[in-house]
Amino acid sequence: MSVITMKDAEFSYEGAPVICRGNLRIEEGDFAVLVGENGAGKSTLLKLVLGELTPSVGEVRIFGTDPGKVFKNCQIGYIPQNSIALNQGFPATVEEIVLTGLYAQIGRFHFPKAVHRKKVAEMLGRMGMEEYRKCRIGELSGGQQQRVMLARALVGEPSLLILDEPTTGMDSKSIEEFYEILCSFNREARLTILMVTHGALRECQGINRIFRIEEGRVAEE
Ligand SMILES: Nc1ncnc2c1ncn2[C@@H]1O[C@H](COP(=O)(O)OP(=O)(O)OP(=O)(O)O)[C@@H](O)[C@H]1O
Repeated sequence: MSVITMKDAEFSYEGAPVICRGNLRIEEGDFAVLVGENGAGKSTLLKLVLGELTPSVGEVRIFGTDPGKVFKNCQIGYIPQNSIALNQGFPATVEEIVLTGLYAQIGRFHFPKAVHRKKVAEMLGRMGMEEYRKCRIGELSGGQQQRVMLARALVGEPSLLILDEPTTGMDSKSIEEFYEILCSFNREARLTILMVTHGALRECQGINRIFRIEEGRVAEE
């Protein structure tokens, strides 16, 4: 079964069309990127995939079902646009932030248990960030913050990871390290990835599908 299918989807903001006949099929284990000019509709397409927006025509399915339901069940890890900027001044530690990625397992009104803290420590270890566990997120560099956001997105072991321009504001070495981590999860855990990027694609060796959005249409390159 395909992980994401979008069939003849259309979407407009207050009568202004953004997606016209959006068609996309992403299979398990794909590392897919979505590129396009500023304002082409990349974030809008991701919101349709996440079930935050609903197409006026056509359909979107994740694992063959309704995207909103899948997102609520934490089968999707998501790193939204500008996540680094949103962290500045946020008074939470790295560990607290990554724990929020387990809220479905912990329960909204319960305290985390040792098993949850262990999962967080293991995931931060995979990101090379365990020693920063007790640091406030705003004290870290952009690259480190984005690795924390990745740990938060992956700690619940989702089957699909969606990222919206995750490398904005990161230096080239941090971008390389970030892509290496993504590639290892894609290869070893067969994590399916859909990423919007403006970056140079050659920096990331593991990408196997490239989709371009132009004038509301999505085409594979
Ligand atoms: N909530 C909204 N209400 C009205 N128009 C919107 C809204 N969000 C986005 N748009 C418009 O829809 C179009 C597509 O926006 P979107 O953010 O999806 O593009 P994008 O390709 O992700 O752009 P960027 O690369 O700049 O992030 C743009 O013209 C944008 O101004």
